[in-house]
Amino acid sequence: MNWQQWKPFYLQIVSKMGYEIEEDRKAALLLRRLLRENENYILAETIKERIKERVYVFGAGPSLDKKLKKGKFSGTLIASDGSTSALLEQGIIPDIIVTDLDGCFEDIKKANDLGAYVVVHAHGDNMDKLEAYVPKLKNVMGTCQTEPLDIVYNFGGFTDGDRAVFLAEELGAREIFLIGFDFGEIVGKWSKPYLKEHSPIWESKKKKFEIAQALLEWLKKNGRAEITKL
Ligand SMILES: Nc1ncnc2c1ncn2[C@@H]1O[C@H](COP(=O)(O)OP(=O)(O)OP(=O)(O)O)[C@@H](O)[C@H]1O
Ligand SMILES: Nc1nc2c(c(=O)[nH]1)N=C(CO)CN2
Ligand SMILES: [Mg+2]
Repeated sequence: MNWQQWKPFYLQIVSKMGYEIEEDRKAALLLRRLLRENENYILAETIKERIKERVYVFGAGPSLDKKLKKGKFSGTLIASDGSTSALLEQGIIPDIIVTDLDGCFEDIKKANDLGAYVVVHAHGDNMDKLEAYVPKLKNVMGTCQTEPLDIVYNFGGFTDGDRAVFLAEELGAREIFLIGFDFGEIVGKWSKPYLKEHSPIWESKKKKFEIAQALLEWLKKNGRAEITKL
């Protein structure tokens, strides 16, 4: 998906969530500056080399750890943000992490040191995290939700989970399996570093889940990949 296709979805999200478009734009510029200064960025073509025909995207829902214990995954493994921690607990290193840097950073950094590429998303509410953490990472591809910039891409998608699916679809995946995308009333404990247990959903997260589900439904109908929830 390109910016022109994404723009109407984005404008609806801004109106539902109450975000400031100018703040999101500022964050994209900040991410570009940090990536240039630290010379730690990679381009979409480098991420694309890791996207096989079959891709597994991991969400941070409560069912995730059981599914990780049972499953065998042969293809590209993409962890969305907090789910990285659950994968590491099971000794699995994702090929790619898609994050706005509010999962457990220690685990994201560990996986990055072990070879995971990190797709870092810039938005108006994570500029402090961009400043603090982007310089500590290597092999970073930048994304934003406003107009793309040269090295900061926008392939559509909103939460880390659905954005990972949009990225995989854009970069050539043909079969995408979703694992731990429970949505519902309980947020998985990997979602935020301060959650010690799976926890009842809060209001802003409920809205985010509604948007994520609607976007995934749209991509199922309109995208080139077959998308299956496991
Ligand atoms: N029940 C669930 N609990 C947590 N994550 C879930 C659940 N169901 C689906 N997911 C998917 O897992 C992804 C990763 O979870 P995480 O909470 O780390 O992401 P996030 O997008 O950074 O959330 P936030 O916007 O609150 O920062 C979410 O983006 C969401 O798409
Ligand atoms: N401005 C803003 N944009 C976002 C936010 C957020 O909290 N604020 N969270 C996201 C990940 O779910 C994606 N985009
Ligand atoms: Mg996040």
